[in-house]
Amino acid sequence: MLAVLKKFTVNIYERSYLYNECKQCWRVRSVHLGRKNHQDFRKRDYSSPSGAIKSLRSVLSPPVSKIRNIGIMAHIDAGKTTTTERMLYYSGYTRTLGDVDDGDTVTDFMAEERERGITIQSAAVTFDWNDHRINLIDTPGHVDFTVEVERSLRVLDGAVAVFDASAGVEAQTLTVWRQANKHQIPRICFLNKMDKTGASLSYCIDSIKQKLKVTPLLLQLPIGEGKTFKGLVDLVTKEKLIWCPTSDMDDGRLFEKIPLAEMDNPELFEVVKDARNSLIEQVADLDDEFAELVLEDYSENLDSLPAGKFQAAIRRLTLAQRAVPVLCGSALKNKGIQPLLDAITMYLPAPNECYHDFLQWYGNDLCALAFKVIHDKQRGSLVFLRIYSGTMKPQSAVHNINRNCTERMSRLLLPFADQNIEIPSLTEGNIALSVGLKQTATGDTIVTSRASAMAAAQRAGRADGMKLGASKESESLILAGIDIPEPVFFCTIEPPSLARQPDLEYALSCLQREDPSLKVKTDPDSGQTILCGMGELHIEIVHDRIKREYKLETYLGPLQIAYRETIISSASAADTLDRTVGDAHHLVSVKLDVSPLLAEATVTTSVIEYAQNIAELPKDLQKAVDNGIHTSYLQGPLIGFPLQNVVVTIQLLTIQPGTSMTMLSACVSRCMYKALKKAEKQLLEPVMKLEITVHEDHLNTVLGDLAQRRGSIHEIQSRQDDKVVVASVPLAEMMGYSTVLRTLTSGSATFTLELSSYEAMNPQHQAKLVNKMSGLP
Ligand SMILES: Nc1nc2c(ncn2[C@@H]2O[C@H](COP(=O)(O)OP(=O)(O)OP(=O)(O)O)[C@@H](O)[C@H]2O)c(=O)[nH]1
Repeated sequence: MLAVLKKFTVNIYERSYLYNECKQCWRVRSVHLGRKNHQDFRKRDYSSPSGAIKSLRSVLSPPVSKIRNIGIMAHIDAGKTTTTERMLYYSGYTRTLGDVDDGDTVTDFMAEERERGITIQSAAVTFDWNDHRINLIDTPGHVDFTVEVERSLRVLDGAVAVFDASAGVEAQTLTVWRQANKHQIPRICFLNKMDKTGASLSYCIDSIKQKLKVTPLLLQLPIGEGKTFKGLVDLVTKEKLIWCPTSDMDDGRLFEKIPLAEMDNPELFEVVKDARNSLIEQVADLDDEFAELVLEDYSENLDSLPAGKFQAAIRRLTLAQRAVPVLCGSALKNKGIQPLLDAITMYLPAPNECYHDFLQWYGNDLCALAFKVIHDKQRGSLVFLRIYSGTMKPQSAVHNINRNCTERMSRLLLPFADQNIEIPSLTEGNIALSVGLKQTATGDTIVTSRASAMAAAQRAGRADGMKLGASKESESLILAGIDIPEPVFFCTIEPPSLARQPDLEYALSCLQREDPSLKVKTDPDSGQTILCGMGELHIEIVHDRIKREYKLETYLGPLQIAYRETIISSASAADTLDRTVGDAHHLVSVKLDVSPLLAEATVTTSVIEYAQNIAELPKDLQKAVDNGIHTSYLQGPLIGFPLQNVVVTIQLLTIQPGTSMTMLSACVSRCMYKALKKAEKQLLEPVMKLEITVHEDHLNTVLGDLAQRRGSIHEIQSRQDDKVVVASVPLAEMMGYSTVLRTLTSGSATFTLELSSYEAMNPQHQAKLVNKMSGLP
């Protein structure tokens, strides 16, 4: 039997290899596979036998309805890597079954790549399953990297949450689950490690209900739990799936799929019947169309309910996020992965089933989002792109809206299994890996050309004209990128010697393209390089990566908070610069006023006005004045933090011919500093929006702690047994908060922190900080 199967499988791949050369391959291949289904094979082989790896020439652009862009979310050690390895193997594109414990997984292959120059892991892997293209997108789990998590959630259409069946819902899964809720991503759950002693289906289902607050739809029952786990019963199709190791193969490719018969196992038959009936009831309660169908046609005989109709109803509920299908298996013991892949194609959405508001502005033009940039020492920047509309081709120019530049893409690759495959074009819904884009950074929007960006902006403008009436806002509508929060922490970074400064600058520029939340600037006084990041951990990781990937030992200064300064009263100043440098005589006189900008919004760029008599300033002079003011804006008069909401009015400006523009800028800057010194000054501190989800037993402890941190509680919402505390707290009080919260709540609470606004510090805190920064007691 096995020999027949092997022969048959080789035939399929030989045939598909040939058919894939022609355009109709998908149709022909599915017809061919369809024939396979009609034959009475009791054992099914879902992949190529060892040695007969699928031809990579069979890689094509599938229709958009056949694409699934999914992520795998899991708590550490739940089995994400092992599950991914099995998926790649059964899909027939990897030859060997990698094992995390033996260190030979595709991820380890990436580690080899790292040696050759790739510095971080791939952001996506692609493979085919049942005529579907699956793009598996990496979902980093750590909340400290909001932008990292956002960038992957942004391009996912669906997700699989992997659980350790002996542990149920764990902390990290809970956190990412909440983020996926925010992005409204349909999900399925996979209870892994069913072979483990202590694995419990009922415990997992209860924990999903209680902790994730969703309705689980249990689609399978395990046959055996723990050491006796050997297969599954599919409650939708009433089939028994038994994985049967043979003497020459124990890789889980072969399994029996047979209709469950009462006479074979009356006890199991009864259990399955009950579980299936409750599943039908559950689905009917949530889906009216299904309820009608069951009541009208199958109420007398639920057994005859067609699997297709049942699956369609489960799909509707999954897409509407009214329920979550639950499957089980053991990735390590090679059981349950093929049905999981079937479920991904069956229940999770295709790209064209997900709504993206910005797509209406593009029509059939190219619109793609760069969601990850990795730096490869040999090939330069590799940019992962999610194509939302249109077609992408290698050797073509594309326009980057965020950077307002046109770049040339030299090669277009598909990150297929563990290889990158060169492809002639890719269409909407796909994930592409591009080579040659030198300026594109994570979060940038790529379109066909500048003209197509303008056309999209106009379309957006026309539609908004009714709503917003502002072209600026309509322009921002077409930037489909990721919102980058303002960095709130900073510290100095120094290379081991001055000679290595260019290496540090190179490393930082590469890292910035990968991670848009990292900002780098130079201190105007000391000339030191300053790193600005999202959190303590963020800066630590950047430091570590510079050492590991760029072989550069750097020194970090103490971590500081990014304060801002403003003024609350107006002031005037006048200044004259009279200097002779070489043969040139420079003479400038300036008089200006500074005053608080009375605007509701925060304005961090310089606002400059000119008195009527100097309104018609030549362009080069105006530019020099702007530069001078901008320089002062970056360094406030109190403790040198940038200014916000300050307006400058130039009252008088006299320049002797021959005076250089640099001298003009310097004089304006000095004069503005004088005026700012005279005005009444105010320090502003970053105040964060804090959201803590905590069990009600720990609520009072958490609230008590927040009170000591100058926190203001805005709202406490109830979510079953949990409470969600919405508060605002100055960032200065939040250093090391994750450790404190873990201790206060025995690790059961989670929190998110984002910048809410910059607010005035009270006089005591301001005085204390100014003294501290000036080195006074
Ligand atoms: N018993 C059992 N162990 C498993 C199973 N799947 C994975 N493991 C083991 O669990 C450990 C973690 O597996 P990984 O696949 O690395 O899990 P992960 O979620 O990718 O882990 P991180 O990358 O560290 O987050 C390894 O020792 C695996 O061998 C399973 O189905 N059953």
